[in-house]
Amino acid sequence: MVEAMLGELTAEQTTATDDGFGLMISVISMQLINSTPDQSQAHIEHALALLGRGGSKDRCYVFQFSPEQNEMSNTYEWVNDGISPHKDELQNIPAHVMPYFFERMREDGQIVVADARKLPDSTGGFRDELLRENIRSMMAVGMYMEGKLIGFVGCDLVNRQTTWHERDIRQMRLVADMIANTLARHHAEARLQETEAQLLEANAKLAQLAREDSLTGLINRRGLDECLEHELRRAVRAQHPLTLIMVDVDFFKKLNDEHGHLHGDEVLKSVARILAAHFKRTGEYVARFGGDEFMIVCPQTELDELVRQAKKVLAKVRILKNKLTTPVTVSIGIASNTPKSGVTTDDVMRDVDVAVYFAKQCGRNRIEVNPKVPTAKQTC
Ligand SMILES: Nc1nc2c(ncn2[C@@H]2O[C@H](COP(=O)(O)OP(=O)(O)OP(=O)(O)O)[C@@H](O)[C@H]2O)c(=O)[nH]1
Repeated sequence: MVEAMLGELTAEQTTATDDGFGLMISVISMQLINSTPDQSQAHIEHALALLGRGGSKDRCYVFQFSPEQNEMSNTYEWVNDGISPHKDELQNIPAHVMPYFFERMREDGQIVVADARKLPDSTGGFRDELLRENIRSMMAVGMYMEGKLIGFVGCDLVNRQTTWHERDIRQMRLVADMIANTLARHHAEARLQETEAQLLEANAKLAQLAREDSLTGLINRRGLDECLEHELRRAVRAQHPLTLIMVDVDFFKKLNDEHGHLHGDEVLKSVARILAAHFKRTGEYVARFGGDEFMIVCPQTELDELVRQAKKVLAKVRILKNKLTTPVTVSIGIASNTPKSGVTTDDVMRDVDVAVYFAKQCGRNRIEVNPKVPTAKQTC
């Protein structure tokens, strides 16, 4: 509606009368205030087009400075019919090419040129650039974000000149402020999104660290509890078997006492690596249960296959390369069941604990699978 009214005004009326200019500002501000980052290109270019057509200009543009203010790039441009665009070639222009322009913009926040041919020699590269582009008259006013100069909005007249009035500069400043606010808002939104993404990443990392054993890199007891709970519920629902394997290093206290805690740590890391290499099917979890005990959760894998893998682990641990004269050994308990509704994680843990207990009782360095009678004396 407002834009339709604006369309009925002549170019002259748009900027030469307060009503015309007011209409134009309403259209520009409505679009810019509501623009999302992906609409900003189109909306800023539209604002430049209204500004340019309204004032019968040849070219209107936005330049943005680099954060250090030592370069500028043409980021948005509108050109009138028959006028060549320059945006693509005006990228990353270093300050030292046009020291006069950068200095005036920083000091005064605006540059107004009525006739480029009359600029003094001291304007150097700036004057040369205007003449190269056949720009006779130009005007630019600074854009600010939190008090800092971030660029400028400007316009050119090609091969013709004008006398700029205070009113022209005021109008240009108003548009520059609106574009600067839009850019500032999008900048703030982008920063917020970046911070949110960093926060999410940090939280994910923290959650991972909270579930990770720092010595071995395996899932820790907390992580094990979570995944066991999850797998138990799934096994009950689907009525498929759930197997737990517990691996306990034999005489680990003695190993620590005789060879030192650090060497003990190295042995734990080696055992962890062996377990991770043998139980890596989808859905299998290897965890450090605590101290010298490890637990593996295996939903659905065939028991025979798991026993085969456990035997390989026994053999691999025995030939661990370490400085001990006596080999390291582990005892392994396996408990495999299709859990009924009401079975708890404590129940399944108890079963595997019994299995490893029997493995220890029967001489260590061995595997016990589903020992039948936990309370009765086990025959090895
Ligand atoms: N090096 C090292 N030792 C640990 C760590 N956590 C627990 N331990 C030690 O592991 C040892 C476990 O000893 P026990 O539970 O008596 O078991 P064991 O000596 O292996 O005896 P069996 O299990 O009966 O063969 C204890 O001496 C703990 O101090 C660790 O992170 N690093």
